[in-house]
Amino acid sequence: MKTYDSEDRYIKDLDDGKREIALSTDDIHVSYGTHEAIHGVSLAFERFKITALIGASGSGKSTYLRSLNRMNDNIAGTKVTGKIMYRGLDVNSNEVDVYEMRKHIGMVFQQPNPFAKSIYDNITFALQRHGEKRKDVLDETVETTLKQAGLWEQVKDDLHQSALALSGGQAQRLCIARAIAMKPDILLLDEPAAVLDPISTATLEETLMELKERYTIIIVTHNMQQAGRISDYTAFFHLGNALEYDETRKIFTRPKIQATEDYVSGHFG
Ligand SMILES: Nc1ncnc2c1ncn2[C@@H]1O[C@H](COP(=O)(O)OP(=O)(O)OP(=O)(O)O)[C@@H](O)[C@H]1O
Repeated sequence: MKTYDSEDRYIKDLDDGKREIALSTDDIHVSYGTHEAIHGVSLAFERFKITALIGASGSGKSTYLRSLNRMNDNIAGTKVTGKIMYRGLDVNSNEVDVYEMRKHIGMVFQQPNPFAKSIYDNITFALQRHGEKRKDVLDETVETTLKQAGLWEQVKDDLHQSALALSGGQAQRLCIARAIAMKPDILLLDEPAAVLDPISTATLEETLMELKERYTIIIVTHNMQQAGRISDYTAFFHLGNALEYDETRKIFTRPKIQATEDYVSGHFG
């Protein structure tokens, strides 16, 4: 593999007072045991925009994404240092109630993972656990979130059927509906279209474009066309560093770093 100088980087400073920042990280390092996978990543994410994280396999995109709502806490031996600022709070501090924080910073995974429950119960499960019992509120949440996720028309007559009977694309949109039922500010998506066919992927992309009116979205994708189509900003990861971060159209037309240019043009490695 060609080597690139990790000191050679361009990170656009979005936190310059001109934009509303939903979330930012300052010098994030993540280690699995003695192996450091992320070497100090500082990025700011603009509110109501889609930011794509791109880079070769193993470059650290998922590790970084998972740190944003402390999902790495679930992996034994993982250490995360640095600040993750959300509404003036450091998400990475010990004082944060992780369960509460994840209501604001939700996540959708690569593999759709509906619970073995009805469509209705998948969406209302967490709300009910948080004490919501009013049937009208639960019904309304189911309808609104399924509409926002672009699934309502297909399932409105089957709400009490098992979610396990849904297709992969439908199940992934159900997982998005389930994530937004908690009314998060930020949605983290880890390659949500990886197991979907092209038609389901196109539908999912339309859904994300609509969702960004209400949510700040950070998405890991291997699909360059997808990053180009849906994202406003793109961060290019290489060997655990964010080497370039800029508006997507600049990353794809006039990248400032050679590694980015090689990656987006398919001449990488
Ligand atoms: N649970 C884990 N335990 C130990 N090492 C891990 C773990 N998850 C990831 N890593 C290591 O961290 C580094 C970054 O991996 P990560 O999955 O974040 O990269 P990625 O860019 O998301 O890759 P991909 O595109 O293949 O998903 C790799 O060296 C990987 O082997």
